[in-house]
Amino acid sequence: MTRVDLPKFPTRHGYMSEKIQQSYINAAIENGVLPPDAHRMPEVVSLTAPGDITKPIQFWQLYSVLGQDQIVDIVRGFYERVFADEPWFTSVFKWVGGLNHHIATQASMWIDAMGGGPHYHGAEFRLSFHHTHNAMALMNDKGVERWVTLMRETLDASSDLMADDPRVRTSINTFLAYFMTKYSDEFRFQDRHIFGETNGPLKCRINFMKMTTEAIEGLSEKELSDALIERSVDVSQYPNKQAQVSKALMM
Ligand code: HEM
Repeated sequence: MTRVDLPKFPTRHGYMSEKIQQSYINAAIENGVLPPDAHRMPEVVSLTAPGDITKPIQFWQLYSVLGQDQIVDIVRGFYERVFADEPWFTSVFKWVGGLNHHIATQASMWIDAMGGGPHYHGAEFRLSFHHTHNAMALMNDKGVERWVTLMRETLDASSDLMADDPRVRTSINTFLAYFMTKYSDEFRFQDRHIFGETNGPLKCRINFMKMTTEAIEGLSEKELSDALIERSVDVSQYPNKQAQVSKALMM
């Protein structure tokens, strides 16, 4: 198993991290991306990303891997693209403030949501207020398409800021997709979170001790043999499903 030493940066909940963690987990349980007991799984609720790189990074764990400077640099790359874009798009941002203003506010929100501590006071209320009052001219299919394109280009060009850990990009995609789905409902635009692959389903460790005989029998042959192998059982000694079920019942 390949491991990395984490956290690289000290983590803390922020003004918005706990609430969006809860609502993301609820939605992910419903979609089957996280198991039903995800709210109690340390590897999910922790602000530190799993050291085992076969486990996904939840977006509130990104700060533990990236720290402040790399997050700010990714956000800077995005706003440099925004400010170099066409006037119909750029002007809406310019009206609110300059490049550095936008880098600072957006980065403070990312850091807060990603486990870096309280940086984005006002949390989701503030976010919604700004989009409703100042960004409205762009909260439609045309504006969103441009926003998403510039963000995807930024992320594609930022791999050197992602700690050589392929889970980071997938987790950022998941973070952005979460907000996009929320906004598409709120502002009624087409949900186009085409940032790339998002976190896949988290495989949970099967615990035979907590399972009924029927539940163990209900596992697929692959699930059963994988779970036995994980517990160092030599499955060649138990060549059919019934033998493996009997072994599992003894564990
Ligand atoms: C759907 C496409 C989006 C568009 C067109 C858009 C547009 C804008 C604009 C024009 C502003 C400046 C308004 C202001 O600061 O008052 C803004 C601010 C902001 N946006 Fe978005 N945005 C989009 C998606 C997102 C997403 C997905 C996130 C979160 C990941 C986000 C986070 C923010 C933040 C944190 C601010 C700063 C608000 C503040 O000053 O507190 N936006 N957005």
